[in-house]
Amino acid sequence: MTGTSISLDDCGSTASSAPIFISGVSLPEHTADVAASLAKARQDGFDYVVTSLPNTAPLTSHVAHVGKHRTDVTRVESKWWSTSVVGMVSDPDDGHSASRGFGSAGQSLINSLCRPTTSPEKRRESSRILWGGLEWASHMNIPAVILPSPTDDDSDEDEDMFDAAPCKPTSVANKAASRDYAQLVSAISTSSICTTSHVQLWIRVPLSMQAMQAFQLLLDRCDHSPSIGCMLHMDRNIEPGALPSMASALHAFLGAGNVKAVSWDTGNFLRNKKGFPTLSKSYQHIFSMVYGRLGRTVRTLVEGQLDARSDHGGASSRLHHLQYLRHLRSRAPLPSKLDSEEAVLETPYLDSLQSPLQPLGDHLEYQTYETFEKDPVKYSNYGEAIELALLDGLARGAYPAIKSVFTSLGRLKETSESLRERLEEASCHRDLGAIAEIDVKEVTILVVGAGRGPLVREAIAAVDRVTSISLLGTEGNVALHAKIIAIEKNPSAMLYLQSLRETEPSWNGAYDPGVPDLANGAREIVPGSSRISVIGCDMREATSHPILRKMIENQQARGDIVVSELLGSFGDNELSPECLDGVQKCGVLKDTCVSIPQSYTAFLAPVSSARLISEAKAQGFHPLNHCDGPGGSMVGVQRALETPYVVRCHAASQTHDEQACWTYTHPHVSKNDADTGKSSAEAAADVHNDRCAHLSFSSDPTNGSRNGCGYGAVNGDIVRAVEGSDIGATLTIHGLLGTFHSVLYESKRTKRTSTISIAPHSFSTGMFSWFPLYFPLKEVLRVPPASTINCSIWRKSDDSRVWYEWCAEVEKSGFILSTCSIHNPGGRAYHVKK
Ligand SMILES: C[S@@+](CC[C@H](N)C(=O)[O-])C[C@H]1O[C@@H](n2cnc3c(N)ncnc32)[C@H](O)[C@@H]1O
Repeated sequence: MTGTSISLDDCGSTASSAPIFISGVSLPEHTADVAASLAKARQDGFDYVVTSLPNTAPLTSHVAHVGKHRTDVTRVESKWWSTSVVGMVSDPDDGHSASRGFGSAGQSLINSLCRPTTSPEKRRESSRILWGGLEWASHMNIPAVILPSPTDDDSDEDEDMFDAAPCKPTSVANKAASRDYAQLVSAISTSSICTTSHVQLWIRVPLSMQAMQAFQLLLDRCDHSPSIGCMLHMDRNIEPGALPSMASALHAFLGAGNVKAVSWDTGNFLRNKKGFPTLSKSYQHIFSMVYGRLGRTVRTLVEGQLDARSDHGGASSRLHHLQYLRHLRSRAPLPSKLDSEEAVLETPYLDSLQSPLQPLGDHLEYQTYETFEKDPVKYSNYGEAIELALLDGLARGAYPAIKSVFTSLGRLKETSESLRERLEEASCHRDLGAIAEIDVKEVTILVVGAGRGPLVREAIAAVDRVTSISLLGTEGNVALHAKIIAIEKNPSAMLYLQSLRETEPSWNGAYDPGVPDLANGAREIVPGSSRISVIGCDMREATSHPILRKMIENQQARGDIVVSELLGSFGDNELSPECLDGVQKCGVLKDTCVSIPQSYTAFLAPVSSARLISEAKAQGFHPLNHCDGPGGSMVGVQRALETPYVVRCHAASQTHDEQACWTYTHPHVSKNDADTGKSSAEAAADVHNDRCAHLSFSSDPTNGSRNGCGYGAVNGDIVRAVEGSDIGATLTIHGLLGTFHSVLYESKRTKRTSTISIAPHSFSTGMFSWFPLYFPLKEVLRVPPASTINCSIWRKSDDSRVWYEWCAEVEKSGFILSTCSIHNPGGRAYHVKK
C-alpha cells in the first residue's frame, strides 16, 4: 500500500483545509484482510478500516488452520497499521468475521471472562485469546481497539449482564460481572498495551440510557484512565417522543463518556424515495448535537451488514452512507461551529489544561501580549466603555476647561480620524471653513497594567471619537484633551510602551505640528488629542513615582478614569481587586473617579467531564516545579486535583446553569458616591477581599443542555429539543467550571452598557482572551435524578498569597448522599502570589 496516511490521534486533522471528518468503515467480508479492506475503503474516501484481532494461539493442528492464516500482515506496511486500522475484539467462534453482527462482536468472549458460571478452563482460554489479540494490536502499533459494550443486549439471561446502577436494580451476580469487566478493562488500560504502546480502548456504547450509565460506572471504576474512551453505537431507533429525554441524557454523556468515536450502523439507516440511505429526523438531530459538540475530535465509523441485494455504491458498497453523513456534517450550523478560523485556531487547546497566568507575580511574555491583542471583541468593548464614560463625564461637567482654541472643522479634520469619517457621512453637511471658539476640557485617564498599550490606544481613539461627537453635536464648541498615564510593572513591556511613546504620532499628539510654538515656548493643544506618560512601577506603590506624587498632591490633577484589564478566567483570580484597591489607596484617583471595569462577577457551575478529570490526574505525574519533593510542597495527584486550571473545555458538559459567587466593584465608595465622609483613598483602606459563596444547583431535567461544554453562548435550539425531557439521568460530576462577567461601564444616562463575559448566559461571542477555570473534584460525585448539588467556594488570603478552597456534595430529600473533602486548604496546593 502506498499513499498518504491519516492519523487517528486525538485532535489530529488532515493537513488539508478540508473540514475535519475522519471516517472509517468496517467491511464484514474483509475483517481479517486489511489489505483488501483498505483498498476498497480508500477508493471511496474512507480514512481507516476495522480489523478483527486474530487468535495468536500456537497451532495445535496444522490441518485445522489451513486457509485461516492472515496474509495481510505481509502485504501492508507498518505506517498503515499505525494510522489507518482500528482493531476489534471478536469472538473465536466467529472465525474471522463477526457473524452475530457488529454490535455484539467480542461479547461472548468477554462474557466467558466475566460470568461466574464459566469454567476455569474456558476462562483461561478466553483470557489467552483476548490478551493475545491485544498484544498483537500493540505489536502492530494499531491506535485503537474496539471492545464490547458494558451491557449485553443480546444476553439470553433474564437481565442484562452488566448493571446500569444506580438507575436500575440488578442482581448481585450481574453487578459482580460488571465489576469483573471493569477489572479486565482496568488491567488492559494499565498494562503496557495502553501505557507504552498507547493503544486506545474504544468501548462500544449503544445509544441507550442504560448503556451510557453503565459506561460511566465503568470509567469511574477504571479511575478515568485516559486510554479508555467510548464508541457511541447508533444502532437503534429513537421514537420522536423519546428524543427530548435522550437528548438531555446525551448532553451529559458527551462530557462524562470520553466519546472517541461514533459508529453508524447501516441497519439503522432509512431509505429515501430514490433508495439512498438517510437517517430519521431524531438521528439527524442527534448527529447535529454530537458533531456540533465533538466534531473536531470524534471519529466516525460506518459498520454493519448489508442485505445481500443492497449495493450502496462505491467499492465498499457503503459509499452512499458516507456521502450522507458528510452531507449532514456540511449542513448549517456545523461548518460555522467547526471550520471557522477561530475553531481551527482553538483545536490544539481543546481540553488541554494550563496553569492560570499570574501577571502580577510573573512577567508576561511578548508573545502572550501579542496573542491577546488579536482579540476582536475585548478591546472594542473597552473602547466603547471609555467612550460612554467620557460622554457621561462631559455631560455632568466633570472635566475642567483648560483653554479656548480658535479653529475650524476643516483644520481639525486633518488631525482627527473619527472627525474625517463622520464628516464623510452623507448626512453631515457642515461649513468646514468657519472659525469657531472651542473650549478644550482636560480629562486624566490612568491605564493601569498597560501591557504593550492596547488600552492606551483605545483611550486615545475614544477621546478622539468623543471630541468629534461633541463638535458635531448640538453644543458644538466643546472638545476633549486627555492626559493619559500608562502604568506598567513589567520592565520589558515598559520598553515597548516607551517605544510607542516615541514613535506613534497619536501617542504624542497633544500638539499640532503645523502650528508654530507660542511665544512662551509652549505649543498649541489639538482638540481631541492625547498626551501619554509612561510610568514603570507597581500600581499599588504609585506614591513612589514623582509624576504620580504630583497627582496625589494636587486634587485637580488626579485621575478621572482608571482603566485596567487585570481579569482572570474567574474574574478576580489575577488579583484585580488587590491591584485596583492599591491604586485607590495611593490617592491618585479623584473622589469622582470612574473605574473601567466597574464590576466583575465570578460564576460557578458543575461540570461533567471524564476528559478533564483524567487530564487533571495526569498533571500529578509532572510536578509543576522541579524543586518540589518531600521537603518542599506537595506533589502528585492530590496536589494536581487541588489546583484550578485554565482550559478550553470541549469534551465536557455543564450540567446546570452557572450561578454568581461574588462581585467586586470599583472604585470603593468615597464621599462623592455616598455620604461616607471618606476620601477615595480612605474608602479603599479598610477593604478586605476574602469572600465565600454557597451555591445550590437543583435538579434540572434537561441536565443544563443549553450550556453545552460550558464555554460559549447558551444554545436556544437545544432548549427546544430537550423541552419535555422528564427522566433525569444520573449525573457524574468531575469538577466545577469558573467563569466571569464584567460590566466595563454602564451609562445610566444613556442606558447603554458595555460588558465582557465568558459566562454562558452572557457570553461575548467572538472574544477569545479567556477560557474557563476548571476546579477538579478529587472524589467524583454521582448525582441521582431529583437531587441537588451543593457547592461552596472560598477566596482566602494572607500577606503574600490569595487562594481558593472549594468542595461539593450531593443532597436528596434532606439527606447528604455523598460529599468530597475541602480542596486546597490553606492554599497548600495552589495560590496566586500577591
Ligand atoms: C492581563 S495583562 C493586560 C495588559 C493590557 N492591558 C492588555 O489588555 O493587553 C495585565 C497587565 O498588568 C500588569 N500588572 C499586573 N499587576 C500590576 C501591578 N500591580 N502594577 C502594574 N502593572 C501590573 C501586568 O504586567 C500585565 O502587563
